[in-house]
Amino acid sequence: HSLRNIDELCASIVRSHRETSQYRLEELQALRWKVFSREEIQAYQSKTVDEMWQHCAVRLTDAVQYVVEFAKHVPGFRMLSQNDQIALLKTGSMEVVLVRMCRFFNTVNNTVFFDGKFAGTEVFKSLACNDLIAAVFDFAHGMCALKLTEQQLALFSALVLLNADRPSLEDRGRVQRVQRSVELGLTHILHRDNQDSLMHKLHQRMAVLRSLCSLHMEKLRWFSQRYPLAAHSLFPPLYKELFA
Ligand SMILES: CCS(=O)(=O)c1ccc(CC(=O)Nc2nc(-c3ccccc3)c(C(=O)c3ccccc3CC(C)C)s2)cc1
Repeated sequence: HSLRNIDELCASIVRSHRETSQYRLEELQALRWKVFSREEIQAYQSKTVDEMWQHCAVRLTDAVQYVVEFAKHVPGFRMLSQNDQIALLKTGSMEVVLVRMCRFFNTVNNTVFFDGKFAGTEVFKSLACNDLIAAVFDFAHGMCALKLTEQQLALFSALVLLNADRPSLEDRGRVQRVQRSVELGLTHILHRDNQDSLMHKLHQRMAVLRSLCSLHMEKLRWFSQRYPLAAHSLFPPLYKELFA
């Protein structure tokens, strides 16, 4: 890998991150004090469990679709077989949505950008999974504490996605080679920003991510057993494809 290749790799990952974020950072910053009114919170809290899960699943599927677009523009991802691309997205897309939350989380009032405004944990009460929501908010806090730049976030998102340890990969060696080039890119960016110490913290974040996602899957299984009709008919097809 000549330095030029690494620079080109970083530039293309940063570009695809920018092009596949539904909102620019400035837009999210401008909205950060737009919170839900008491009446709006009441309306969310009076939804039934399946209504709220369906509402979130639609939002999550939307966010996941943008992550799929991001993945398709990461050099090396498209060269992988279709099956390996799906295998990486099946587990990685939710993790990238969670990593991206540091863009739309306000640590001052502990709110997340959801449905056009910033929502506190009380908005999600009718999901009946306060432990998952608390864990998601905690994780967002931890990500915000790292104060990643958009470039660092782009490379970290690509690294989360291109994880050669994922289950049922056909050509693990090939994924490893792409993963190593992205790791080189991230190391290069952190070194340039004089923040080499961040690499260790980012690997710690990846360990937390895995446990958070298995909690999410566990809740999804609980929900689809409790509300089989809703889960079966309501979840948008991509959500079922990726998470079912
Ligand atoms: C990411 C690109 S962006 O332009 O920055 C952008 C673009 C668009 C948005 C708006 C948006 O989709 N916000 C969502 N918030 C949450 C959420 C919900 C509960 C708590 C915390 C955040 C969504 C989820 O569905 C979600 C996310 C992570 C884990 C779990 C879930 C839902 C589970 C609980 C069913 S979607 C925000 C930011």
